[in-house]
Amino acid sequence: MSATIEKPAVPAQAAGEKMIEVVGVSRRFSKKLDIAGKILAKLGAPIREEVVHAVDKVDLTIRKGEVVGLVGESGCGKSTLGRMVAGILPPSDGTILWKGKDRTGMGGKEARAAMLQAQMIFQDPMSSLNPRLKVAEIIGEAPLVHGLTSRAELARYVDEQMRRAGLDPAFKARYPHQFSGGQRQRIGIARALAVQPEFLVCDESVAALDVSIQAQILNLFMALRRELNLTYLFISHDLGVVEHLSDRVVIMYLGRVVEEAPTETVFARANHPYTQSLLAAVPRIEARKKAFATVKGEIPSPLNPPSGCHFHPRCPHAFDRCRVEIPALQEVAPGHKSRCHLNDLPNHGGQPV
Ligand SMILES: Nc1ncnc2c1ncn2[C@@H]1O[C@H](COP(=O)(O)OP(=O)(O)OP(=O)(O)O)[C@@H](O)[C@H]1O
Repeated sequence: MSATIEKPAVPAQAAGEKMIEVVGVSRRFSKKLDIAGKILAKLGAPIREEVVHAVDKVDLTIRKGEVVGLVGESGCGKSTLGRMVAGILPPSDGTILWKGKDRTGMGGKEARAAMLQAQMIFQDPMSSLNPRLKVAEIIGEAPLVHGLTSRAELARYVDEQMRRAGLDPAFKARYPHQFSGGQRQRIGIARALAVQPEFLVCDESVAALDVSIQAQILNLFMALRRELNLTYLFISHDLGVVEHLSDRVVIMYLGRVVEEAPTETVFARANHPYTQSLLAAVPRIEARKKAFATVKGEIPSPLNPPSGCHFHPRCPHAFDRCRVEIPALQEVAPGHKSRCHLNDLPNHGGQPV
């Protein structure tokens, strides 16, 4: 990212009470049969059901006011975790607490409030915006239904959300296709803000935009954080994108969290070989490029993940134990966790290898 991004004004230590607690959460998907499989099944052949372990026993706490970056390669389970955290996908196992309460046990008004307070902003605004509705209708629909504004006040309310998201209310009678990609993302943001959320899950929300537009949208997220005291889970495959706005970074690999630390720590003292290889791929970080090799090889299929440490086939430091035993996510320094057997080796001391 070459354009300037404002550093967040709220340090991690200022974060408040627990907003989201993810406790031992897993999510599995049954893989649909392809045509050959369907024919074989019809013929009565024994078919083994294939299961994707998209998210595997994840623990994660997000405090009020924090910005947590969730990073990893495509298919490692980031979106699935994000959707569960936002409350739009139930976990297969484990619990997600919203302000200390299990959302699945909530009913009526309380469930509706929790649903509105956590909003998700997607990568492709075009596919999440109804092309047949005018912008004013897209933004105004939910707050009207949920009684956050009245019909008499609606026009003013929509104008306010548009201005907050950096859109000119003069364009509210237009349709989504009449806007640029960056403006469409602003419409998605205005729609989310219109239900007065406290927590935003941004899933690759700038990935489809040009670099200069990316910086504008990231700056908007940070301005909204200050103005509305928002909490964020910011999902990206790119460590460079989360660097400037996250207080803390969580790195996922094939469904598991492999490292978690304050952002500065990840960039100064990444512990896990996978994080180190992601850093080596961030274009600007020349020193890292020399110190670490970029991640080699394809990400293995989540249908058949490697034994032991999932990363071992691609890890330049793998040894016998890595092939058979799943490493625990353990603290290597205060607030810094890593899932790597190297940390148990004498003289390793939790430092980058
Ligand atoms: N509804 C679904 N049905 C079947 N498999 C799914 C479903 N959703 C996700 N998966 C699988 O779960 C795994 C994790 O997917 P997920 O989208 O969470 O990863 P990701 O890290 O967000 O990747 P990307 O950035 O490409 O979206 C992938 O193997 C994906 O194919």
